Amino acid sequence: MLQFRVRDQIVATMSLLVALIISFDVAHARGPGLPNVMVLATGGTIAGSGASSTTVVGYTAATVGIETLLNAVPELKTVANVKGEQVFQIASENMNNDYWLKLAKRVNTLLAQDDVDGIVITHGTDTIEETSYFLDLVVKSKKPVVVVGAMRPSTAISADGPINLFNAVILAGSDEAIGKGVLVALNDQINAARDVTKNNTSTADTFRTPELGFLGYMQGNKPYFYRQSTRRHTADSEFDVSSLDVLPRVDIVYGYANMDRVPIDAFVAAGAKGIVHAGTGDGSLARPAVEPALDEAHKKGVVIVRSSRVGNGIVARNGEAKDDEHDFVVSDTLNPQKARILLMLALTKTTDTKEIQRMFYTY
Ligand SMILES: NC(=O)C[C@H](N)C(=O)O
Repeated sequence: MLQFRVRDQIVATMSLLVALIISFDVAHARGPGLPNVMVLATGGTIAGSGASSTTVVGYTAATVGIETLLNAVPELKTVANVKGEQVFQIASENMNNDYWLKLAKRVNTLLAQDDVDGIVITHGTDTIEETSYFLDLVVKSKKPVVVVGAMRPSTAISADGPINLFNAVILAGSDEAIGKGVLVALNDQINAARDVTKNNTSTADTFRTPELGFLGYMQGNKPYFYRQSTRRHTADSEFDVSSLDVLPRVDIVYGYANMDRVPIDAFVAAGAKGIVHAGTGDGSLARPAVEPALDEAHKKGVVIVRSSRVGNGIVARNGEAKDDEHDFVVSDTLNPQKARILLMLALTKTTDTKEIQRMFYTY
């Protein structure tokens, strides 16, 4: 009996210690009081301005600086200790690998600091899905990273930037967002970087995660999560760009009726190390025009990934093409622009197509 009491006491003391360690850890991760959120500005429509308040097309993106963006939302002070930094100032259609490397390195440096709990990146919406997936694969931290934009310039009636920024800061400072990978949050919805895509040229509800579904809502100054991605990302990713200054050239060839081999040959001549074929349907390849051109490119050492222009669904391995025979890789559910990013990062590690196929089924 006495033995049991001693054992119970030991168990109780141990549980208390564990609870103390956990609460110390959370307190340590978050700091007392409001979370510290860093806002990194990169441009886009959220930082755009138009000739008048009714100008919602034909405005100029990337004109407003980080201080003005933050000052437009004084409510931010009530939800986080916010600091801002202008990393660059571009419309996101001008995004390139150099900007990505610069941004990823800055994000990793900041997240390694104890005084940063989360990061918000303000970004143009045209390539937000690409930047966020790139970061999802190369950020080395479980701390929240939220990428946010707007569909109306900052000068417009009912500009969506301020509420989107407010929600993004709350999300980046929340415990709920820890370990969820890079998130894209606009229009009160939270999406996973891997699966989100821009779905409408101009409406405020343009961001969708077709079929797989978005992760949750922002409501009443709080995130509500209902699902999360099962794919590897951020702290669990094997990709590391910390010592890289360039990424391998990877291009996308779009599949369409009557296409010929001209773009494939042009990309090979330009030095592509990988080609993503955005095929019709289940990633099908036009014969006789396209398939032999991809075979020839492959023989020259170019890694070929079959993706689809459809926007939903798995590209079946050995389905519309004999991938084992051709030594092609399939993109799983990644759309062509995201398959391009994973292929670039894969090529920083290997040219082994079996290994690259594993990566496409992992991330
Ligand atoms: N809504 C936007 O942000 C579009 C703009 N072209 C950009 O991506 O920078």
